[in-house]
Amino acid sequence: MIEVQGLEKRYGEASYAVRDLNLVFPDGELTALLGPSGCGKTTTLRMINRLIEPTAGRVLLDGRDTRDLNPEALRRGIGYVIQQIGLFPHLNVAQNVATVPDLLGRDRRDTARRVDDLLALVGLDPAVYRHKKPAELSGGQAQRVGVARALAADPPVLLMDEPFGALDPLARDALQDAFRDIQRRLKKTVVMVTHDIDEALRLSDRIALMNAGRLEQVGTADDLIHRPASAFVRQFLGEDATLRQLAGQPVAAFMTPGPVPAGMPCIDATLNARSALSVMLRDGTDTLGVTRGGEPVGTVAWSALRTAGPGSA
Ligand SMILES: Nc1ncnc2c1ncn2[C@@H]1O[C@H](COP(=O)(O)OP(=O)(O)OP(=O)(O)O)[C@@H](O)[C@H]1O
Repeated sequence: MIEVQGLEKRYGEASYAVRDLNLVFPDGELTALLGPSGCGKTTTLRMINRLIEPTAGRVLLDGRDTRDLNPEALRRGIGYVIQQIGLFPHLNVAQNVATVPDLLGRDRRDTARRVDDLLALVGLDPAVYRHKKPAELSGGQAQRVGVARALAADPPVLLMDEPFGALDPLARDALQDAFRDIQRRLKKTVVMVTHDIDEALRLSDRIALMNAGRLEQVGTADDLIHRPASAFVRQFLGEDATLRQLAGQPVAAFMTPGPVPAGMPCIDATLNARSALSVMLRDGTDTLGVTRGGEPVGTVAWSALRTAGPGSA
């Protein structure tokens, strides 16, 4: 179990990235740290593995204050997955996955077997991918290797920072599904930073919603949606009904047929409209091109998706 007590990170005199945060991350559960950009999610995550040192408060790992542990040893015992996973370019996939077990002096043959098991677990055929170099992988495949690497030393705790954020919607859906299955089997204690409500709803057991460095509410998705503790929570999750509705309809239903301006990010017409919303949020754009079979067929606007709210579609 991870417990943070009175956790604070202050930059300068009065600039708080995280303020008086009290939270428990139960064993075997996936807790999403959710909230708008800049609310302190990443800072919180990085204080757990001491990549950032708190200015006040403490982090307990199974009851032990992490300040009493050697930071490198602490980090070796905690899996860490970030958005753009940094694989070692000169090592092949198997060597990348085996990095931490090798560092820990684990038996080579056991590790080789484990690497193959993990590659299969994340959906990469070991016979095909074991010897590939990172440059030969797609973004989604590299991210899968990153997840396998984080699991390689079998850490009880996994910290993930927007682990699927850089992927296109199809690859993201696939890897989220794979990860959900993995988590069901392995039951790690996972803390996952995301600003994507959809991702939090899909993957987490509990959601901790942050705002301006503070915790607004922690609970199940159902708690936050139906029993919001504040106006902020209600507002942040208020789009939920809309989002669910969007998930059931293809992008094509909201499309304006016509040309697609050069350079505009595109989405396939057969994907669901919620994916379009996610891409807009990720890319900070309010209009996407729509393609069918790779051919541009129209555009979809944020405003069109917004009108899909309850009672208006
Ligand atoms: N090294 C730093 N010096 C000063 N301020 C910082 C520093 N690192 C982060 N901050 C500030 O702390 C706040 C929280 O940052 P943090 O990265 O934790 O947010 P976040 O919720 O993860 O945001 P995002 O979703 O955009 O990644 C932000 O306002 C940020 O500008």
